[in-house]
Amino acid sequence: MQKILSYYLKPYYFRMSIGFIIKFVGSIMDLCLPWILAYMIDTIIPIQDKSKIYLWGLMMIVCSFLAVSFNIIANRMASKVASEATEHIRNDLFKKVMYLSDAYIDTYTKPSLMSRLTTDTYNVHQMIGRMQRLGVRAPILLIGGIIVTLTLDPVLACVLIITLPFLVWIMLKVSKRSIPMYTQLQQSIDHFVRIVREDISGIRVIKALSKEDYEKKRFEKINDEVVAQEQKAGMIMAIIDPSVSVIMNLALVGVLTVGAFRVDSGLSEVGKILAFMTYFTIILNAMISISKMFIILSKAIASANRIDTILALEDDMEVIEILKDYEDENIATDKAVNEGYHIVFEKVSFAYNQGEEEDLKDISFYIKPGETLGILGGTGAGKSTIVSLLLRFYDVKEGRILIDGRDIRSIPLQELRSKFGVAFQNDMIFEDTILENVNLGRNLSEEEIQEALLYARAKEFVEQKTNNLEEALDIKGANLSGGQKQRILIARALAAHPEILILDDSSSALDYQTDAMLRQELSSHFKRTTKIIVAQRVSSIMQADHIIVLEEGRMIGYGRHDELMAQCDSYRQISASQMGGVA
Ligand SMILES: Nc1ncnc2c1ncn2[C@@H]1O[C@H](COP(=O)(O)OP(=O)(O)OP(=O)(O)O)[C@@H](O)[C@H]1O
Repeated sequence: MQKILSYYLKPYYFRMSIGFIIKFVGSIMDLCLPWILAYMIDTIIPIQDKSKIYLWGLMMIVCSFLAVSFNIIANRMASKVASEATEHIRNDLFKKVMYLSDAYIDTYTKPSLMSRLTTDTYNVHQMIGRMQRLGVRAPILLIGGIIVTLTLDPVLACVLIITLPFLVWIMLKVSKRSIPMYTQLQQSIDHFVRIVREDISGIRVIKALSKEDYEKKRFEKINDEVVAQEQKAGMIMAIIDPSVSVIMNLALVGVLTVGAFRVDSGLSEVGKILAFMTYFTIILNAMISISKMFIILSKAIASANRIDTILALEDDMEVIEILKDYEDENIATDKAVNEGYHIVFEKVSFAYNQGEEEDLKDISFYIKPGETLGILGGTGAGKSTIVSLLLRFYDVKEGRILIDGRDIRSIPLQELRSKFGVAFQNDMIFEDTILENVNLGRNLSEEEIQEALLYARAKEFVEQKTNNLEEALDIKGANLSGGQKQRILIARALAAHPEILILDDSSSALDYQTDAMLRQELSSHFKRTTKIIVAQRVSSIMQADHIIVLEEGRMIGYGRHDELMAQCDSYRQISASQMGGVA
């Protein structure tokens, strides 16, 4: 919490200091008003000097005006600082999340990262704003009020001061219990976000399977959990306000009783008692503001700690100076460089969950520039995992992956990923035009985009749209068919003529004829691009230069189509089941 605040508020210290001074002067003006009133009642009115009455009346108007305007100016400055500082926090957090490895994303989960970016940054924003507004004003009014009451009548002031330790004790006790509760509440909100996200994204399948009631119950359960956590924290927090009021009102009774005796015995005056009552209200309000700040502070501390956890994550995808033990052996590097291999997997093993059985085991293959690798295998065989490792979404557990003879862990991530054009199955279509969905911020020319749409066999249906390339797509491509979506995604992957093209099960939504035409386009127009095609259909990869057959994370076949037909039983069976006589 402290780290976040000191780091992100540092650039605003000067503006905050000016705001503090303005707020300070405004609050002092507020404190002057009852004092002037008491002075007028006890000193000016009894001597009936009209000019002095007008003068001090004017002083009261000037003080009120200054108090209001200084407060407005300081509040505006505080809001600006709060939103700008939060903007920086949000930007840094977003950047961090964008560059997080998939291993971290698996650990912290997407819903939790989303609520850290939204609810948690909102809580911190609230706190920065309130701290500058009430956090300055309330203590000034509290301390200033006590000082003025001490000068007015020290005995009465002591009656007030006696109550303060009780108030501070209550606030500290309550916030000590509430901070962990707000942390728990945020965790429940993460869970809530996950359920809502699943339900909204999966609304069609929920309807199709008539699972509305089941999902309603699931939603109600997590909603109840959030409400229960909120109420638990709220119950504790609810102690503060009434306790402050009760203690302060008891003090007021004490002040009035003692005051009455003192006026009666000539030790004090009526005007002072009246001023005391006003100061009392000011002090009471200041205490209530401080107690409210404790609520916001409790939430914000929990949130700031959650944000800090992400910001402080060590980069587990750092670029390393490869790799002592391999340098000694140097075998694959020589082979990769001397024989001009583009992509090399060398004895690669990987497990998503450490300690558990490997999801990929001992995978090796060598591909030259412009060649095509087909990856075939049943569901869960590890096809997409090979792609994730090549893109360095995760780091290998054993072995290594080379591109142009360089271990990918030694290539800066941006440089590495700029080599790829990738289309995943069910990849994201953004709520934007077709043009921007293909371009994706890469400043491609319209010709390049048209060409990519042509190769991906998407040009025809795009031209039928009223606005052509400027046609707006709904989020996740809700206004496109499955095949149309897939073609836009393939066009996106092809558009920049990448060095390496990955089509991860992305032709499965295409009909056989379109799939065949796409392969034709790839072999005619992407001769220099190295292609990796993950597929369930043998027909999609049978022309490939190399084919890997995967089963439960292991390579059970490697070769060309005819070699695999001769040597690999599984491949032959898959081929026969899909293509019958053709196989
Ligand atoms: N993020 C993850 N965390 C833990 N395990 C995972 C994760 N992603 C995949 N797995 C597991 O790794 C194995 C291989 O998954 P992978 O996605 O590579 O299979 P696939 O061959 O691409 O399957 P499909 O054709 O069904 O997409 C599976 O057993 C899967 O359960």
